[in-house]
Amino acid sequence: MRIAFTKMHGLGNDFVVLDTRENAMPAMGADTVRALADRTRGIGCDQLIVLENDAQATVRMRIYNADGGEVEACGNAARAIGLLLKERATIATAGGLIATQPDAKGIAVDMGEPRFDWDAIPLAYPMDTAAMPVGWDVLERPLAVNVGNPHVIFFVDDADAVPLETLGAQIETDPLFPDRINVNVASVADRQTLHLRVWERGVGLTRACGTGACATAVAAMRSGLTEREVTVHLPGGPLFITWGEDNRITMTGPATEAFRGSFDWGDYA
Ligand SMILES: N[C@@H](CCC[C@H](N)C(=O)O)C(=O)O
Repeated sequence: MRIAFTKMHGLGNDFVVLDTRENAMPAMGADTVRALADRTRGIGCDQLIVLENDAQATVRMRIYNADGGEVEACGNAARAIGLLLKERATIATAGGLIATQPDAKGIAVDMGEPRFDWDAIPLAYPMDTAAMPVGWDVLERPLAVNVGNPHVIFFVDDADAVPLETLGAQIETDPLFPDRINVNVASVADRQTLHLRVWERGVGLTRACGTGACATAVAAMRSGLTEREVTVHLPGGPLFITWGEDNRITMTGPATEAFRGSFDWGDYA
């Protein structure tokens, strides 16, 4: 059985997109996801995205990290699917309903409302998510925000100087985070500009993370470090984030279709 796919990315955070709305596909196990995402043996991607029909939304988006785990949200993939759908669209995800719209800067996504309660992150036990009394080596007193998926955010003088390859892996799997966590390290350049690197749960270091940019922007705004409209510079490029008076986050940025292809299901199942 041959399966068609579209390879897409948002600022270098890349996806294999499988559209099952018209052509059903066999159920996919974690081994199949890992094999497809593998950059040496498979097609290679940070996330595998499966599109399904949905009664309430234009489409349902299921998101699998490269390690095979299914997760709730992916900001860059939301823009990529917004590009595929072309018109204003709604996308149902495990993290909630989001909306996309073509925009002069690419695709704008209404990412919904952030959550700050310790058990909504979730954390293993109660604490103030605006100044968490914890630390790992040079990374201390983070904030935590759930924007559909869980994020911890550290503000540092120089995000590039942090050994995120080692600390990211350690923090992601710390027992404080029962669902594991995405680890964001950010520097504030001025009241409208952040620099961000992200260690993604289930993937590792990526060129960009849309939900990471949203969570970090909201954390900076909540701390009074920036205005409520910022540019977040990631290794793959900038994203524009606003946190409106209505408590909703909007993320705007580019998305790219790289190529289309197909694979034999039997090679990966
Ligand atoms: N790349 C994504 C986030 C993907 C999911 C994340 N790794 C998680 O486990 O929650 C983005 O652009 O938001």
